Amino acid sequence: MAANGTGVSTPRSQLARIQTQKKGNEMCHDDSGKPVKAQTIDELHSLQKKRSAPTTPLDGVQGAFASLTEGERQRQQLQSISASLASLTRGTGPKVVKGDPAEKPYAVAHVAHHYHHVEAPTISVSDSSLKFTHVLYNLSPAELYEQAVKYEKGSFITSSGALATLSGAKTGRSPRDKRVVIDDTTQYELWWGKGSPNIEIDEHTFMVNRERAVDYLNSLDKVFVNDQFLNWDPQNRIKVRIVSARAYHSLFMHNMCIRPTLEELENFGTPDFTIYNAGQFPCNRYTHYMTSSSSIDLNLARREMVILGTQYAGEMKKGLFSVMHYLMPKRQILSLHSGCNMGKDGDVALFFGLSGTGKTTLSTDHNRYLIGDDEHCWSDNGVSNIEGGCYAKCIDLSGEKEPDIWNAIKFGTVLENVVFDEHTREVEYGDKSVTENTRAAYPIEYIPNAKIPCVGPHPKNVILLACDAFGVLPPVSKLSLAQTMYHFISGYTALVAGTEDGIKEPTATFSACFGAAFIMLHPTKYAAMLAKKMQKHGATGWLVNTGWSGGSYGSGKRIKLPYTRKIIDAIHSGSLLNATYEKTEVFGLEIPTEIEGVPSEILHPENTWTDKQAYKDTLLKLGGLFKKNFETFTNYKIGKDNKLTEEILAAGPNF
Ligand SMILES: Nc1ncnc2c1ncn2[C@@H]1O[C@H](COP(=O)(O)OP(=O)(O)OP(=O)(O)O)[C@@H](O)[C@H]1O
Ligand SMILES: O=C([O-])CC(=O)C(=O)O
Ligand SMILES: [Ca+2]
Ligand SMILES: [Mn+2]
Repeated sequence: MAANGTGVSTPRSQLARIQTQKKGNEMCHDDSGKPVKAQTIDELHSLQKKRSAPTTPLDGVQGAFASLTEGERQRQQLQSISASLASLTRGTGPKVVKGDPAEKPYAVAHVAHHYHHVEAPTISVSDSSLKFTHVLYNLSPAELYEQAVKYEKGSFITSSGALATLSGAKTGRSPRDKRVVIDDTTQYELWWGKGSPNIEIDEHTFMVNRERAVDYLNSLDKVFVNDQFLNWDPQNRIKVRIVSARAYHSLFMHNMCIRPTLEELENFGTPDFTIYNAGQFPCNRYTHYMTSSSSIDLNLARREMVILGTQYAGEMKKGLFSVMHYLMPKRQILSLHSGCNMGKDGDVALFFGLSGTGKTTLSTDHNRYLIGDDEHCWSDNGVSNIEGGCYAKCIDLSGEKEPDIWNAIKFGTVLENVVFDEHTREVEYGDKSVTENTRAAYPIEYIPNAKIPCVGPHPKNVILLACDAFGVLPPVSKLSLAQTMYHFISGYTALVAGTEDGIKEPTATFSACFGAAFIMLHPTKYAAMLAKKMQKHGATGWLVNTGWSGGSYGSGKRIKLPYTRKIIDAIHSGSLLNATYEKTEVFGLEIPTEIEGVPSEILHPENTWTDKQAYKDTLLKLGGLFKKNFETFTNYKIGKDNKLTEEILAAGPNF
């Protein structure tokens, strides 16, 4: 038996007497540390939180806000938020106040009286003008975690530290509910009609929905406001404000947009674009144009977007992307639905492709610098990421296959619609119970080799990704410029289930510019810009099938990710340029006969099909679908050059 504390053995029936060391005549203490400097529990709690460092006073020469006192700056900031939240039809509304309503009572100095149109009326004041709307302004991830866990059902911390959330009834975007205001300008500027993603609404209806969203947000005790940036190109940076009702939405945008420094926030001023996200609240079916309870409305003249009836956070990111697809081409800058990375020698590659084709997966490459995974601009200075974060699909995610994405799922990351063990909080990435479109949104710096700032030189390779559910496109082919343009305009893939609401299994899809859901102008405008830039900078186009091999969806298998990576490696290194090529029938694609690390027999899809006749039939079927899809574009001239237009038309399938 081990000796007890006193070192004296005692009979079993008798407990040892506790000996306390005598220190003079002192009383017995719990411990020997210094007592806390607090008289009450509340005082103790007040010691725990240190006030954030006061924002550095600027030294007089740095812009309009330089000479403002801290109090005045706070007042102006609140006034700006108050103006964003104001009803445009009533003179009054709730008072906007900064801070969490659950915390200490607000300081009067922080109240901004609601923005008034008319002189403050003394009669007909509604109850809503008597209440306060608390603004939680650019909260930190830790604060947003607490808000989510305390107040939002379905918010949990996973074992790796990410915040698991539910996006509600919608687990993908709703392209059929995305509407754009048609006015005297947009009527001529934008692409309308068949094939266009822009479903029209009039200005009045927009205002009805805007008022509905603003009233809903003001009816809450608190709203979240994010002031952030888009576009890493400093000359073409856009200031965005996102007003939302959920900590989940605020953290999502914190991760996905570019995060301002404290100093940039001080000088933020008025946003260039504002989103009102009232996603929990439906639109009114009695409102003109409404065809469901969801509506995502874009007003370019007002520089505003209103979200009603969907909490899927991707609507915000892709809504802003649409805005960029309008603003950037006006400045001769091409906006692209693409991933982008850069090699050690500065060789940049773009990865175009529709949802689920591999932009995020393949641009996140341990051997290369990540510039961005989804939205870019190509200007005369090179490429720049529009966003400050990545949005990865995480169905079947594994640490072995995709270590960088796996490791990015940690504290600060939003994990949407995943299933986890109720006790260990370990995520089961294979579980599709909520949706197949499970997602992780993390700041780009969570990828170890992210290139910050996220800009790079002109692209050397332009990789078009298609997830071919028919299994007849080769794993890789080298494209002529005309073929690149043909496939860019076609934007073919087999949409993988879930990202767009309502689609449950892969089907052949054509989406112009690999992102028709987000473009605002006619596809040929973007195509012409791409052709010009590729020509000018000598970029090579490639078509990579990340989809099926050995048969169509159902009988064949998806091409193994390690093989696709080897193919991509050979493109980056330049070795594939020097390979021997053969030309395929129907599509006329140049395919290499050999690639290091890839079995040669899979390079020609015909070899992988046991039923050769089925292969031929399927190939012709897909060729027919391409032809039919392209009919809409045959009447358009691409760029200034008639020659290029004719070449592009000839670059499609031929049979
Ligand atoms: N051969 C392959 N190449 C690329 N991705 C593959 C391949 N096989 C399976 N996958 C899987 O396909 C998915 C590709 O999704 P990814 O997130 O990269 O799409 P995305 O193009 O970024 O789409 P979105 O625009 O919706 O974000 C991943 O889940 C990846 O693991
Ligand atoms: O927008 C989304 O929800 C996800 C995405 O990146 C896409 O669909 O292209
Ligand atoms: Ca992606
Ligand atoms: Mn995307």
